Formats: sequence, structure tokens, C-alpha cells
Amino acid sequence: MRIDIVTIFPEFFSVLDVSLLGKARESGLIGLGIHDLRDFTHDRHRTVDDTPYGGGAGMVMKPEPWGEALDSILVPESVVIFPSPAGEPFTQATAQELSTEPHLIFGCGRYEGIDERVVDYTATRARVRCMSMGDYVLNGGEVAAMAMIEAIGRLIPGVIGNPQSLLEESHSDGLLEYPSYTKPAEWRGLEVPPVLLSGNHGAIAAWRREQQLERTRRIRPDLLD
Ligand SMILES: COc1cccc(Cn2ccc3ccc(-c4cc(N)[nH]n4)cc32)c1
Repeated sequence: MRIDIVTIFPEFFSVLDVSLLGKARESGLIGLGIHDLRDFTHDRHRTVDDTPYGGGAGMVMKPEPWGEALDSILVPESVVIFPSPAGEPFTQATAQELSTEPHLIFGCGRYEGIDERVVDYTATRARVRCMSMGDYVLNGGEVAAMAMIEAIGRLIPGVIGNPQSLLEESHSDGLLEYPSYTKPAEWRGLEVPPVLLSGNHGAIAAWRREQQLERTRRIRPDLLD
């Protein structure tokens, strides 16, 4: 997979050079390109924003730099993802679906967002997804893009050392994950559930499944609709 990111804060993504995704990049599993939107401006002040038509508070990102930036990286197979508070919810299912794509482009807006014509025009040349990370407002798309890149990247075969762990985590089967414990067996008067020490793998699996269902019912009943 190749991932390209367009942003006015390219340094924000330098952290992708370390940790899990850094190794995935070294091994060639993920190609990464980070593009400074201001490199696609032509005025002395490298202007990327202007006042909104129709009035209103804040500034809107100009379409021209975005058009040139996306022209330089877009191919027909690309999926262009614009983080947005007005987007469709990004879920584990979305991450799974996008992890099989050959090329993702993340268009990270700032200010009050990007001129809508950028989304409309780009949709004539590639698939476009406007994605929300949740019902709260961030200052821009970078944090959302970082979260999506991590959620997607870890699902790419070979990125995670033990793919079995992907099958057992929250949301992988539509339920919250069961509680986990490790040594010592007793800590500050709190003991590990005895079934986990029994060696009875059938009973352990049944207990874990029940824990998933109980937790999901209690914490996220919406997942059971
Ligand atoms: C567009 O409408 C907006 C209204 C008020 C503020 C902002 C700030 N902003 C700019 C670009 C941008 C991209 C994503 C997000 C975002 C995503 C989620 N889940 N929350 N917030 C927020 C963004 C935008």
C-alpha cells in the first residue's frame, strides 16, 4: 500500500518514521509520501486560505493549491480521504475495507475546512470518502488522519507480528474485547479470575465470550443493535 498525505503541517507526521508503521515502511509494506500544501501556492505569502463566500466566522482553504497538490499524486485507483466533522463514521469495518486498497490519499484540512469544490472535483477523478472520527470537533484533519493511518496500517498483512491478536481485539468481531490479565496471580488483594488459571481452554473461551457480551451490553449497547 502507498499512503500520501497533504497537509500544511508536514512535520506533524514525522512520528510515522518510528514505531509499528516505521518498520512497515522499512520493510516496504507501506510507502509514505508527505506533501506540504504550501508547496502548491504561487504567491509570496504562500496563501492557502481566504474568507468564506456568504460571510461567516473563520477562513476556508482555497481550492487552487488543493487542486494542484492532488493533481500531483492522484491516480484513478486512489481513495482520497478527507477527515471532516461532517463525514461518515470511521469504524473498524472502514479500516478493514481501506486496508485492502493500493493507494490512500489523506487531505488534511485546517481553518473551517476546504472549499467544497475540491471534494466535488476530486470525486470526478477518484473515489472520495469524507470521514469523521467521532462527534467532536478537532482543529484540523491531521490527528484524524494519524488515527486512521494507524488503524488501517496495522491491518495490512505483515505489519503486525502476531495476526492472531487482530482477531481477538475490540470491534474485530463487533464486540468489545474481554478483560486481560498477566502475572502476578494476586496483586494488591486482587486476584486473576480462577477460570484463566484452570487450563480448561473450553471454559476459558466460554468465559471470555461471556465477558465480551456483558461488557458490550453494559458499555456499548449500540453495537448490539
Ligand atoms: C469542516 O467544519 C469544521 C467546523 C469547525 C472546525 C473545523 C476544523 N477542521 C478543519 C479541517 C478539519 C478536518 C477534520 C475535523 C474533524 C474531524 C472530526 N471527527 N472532528 N473534527 C475538523 C477540521 C472544521
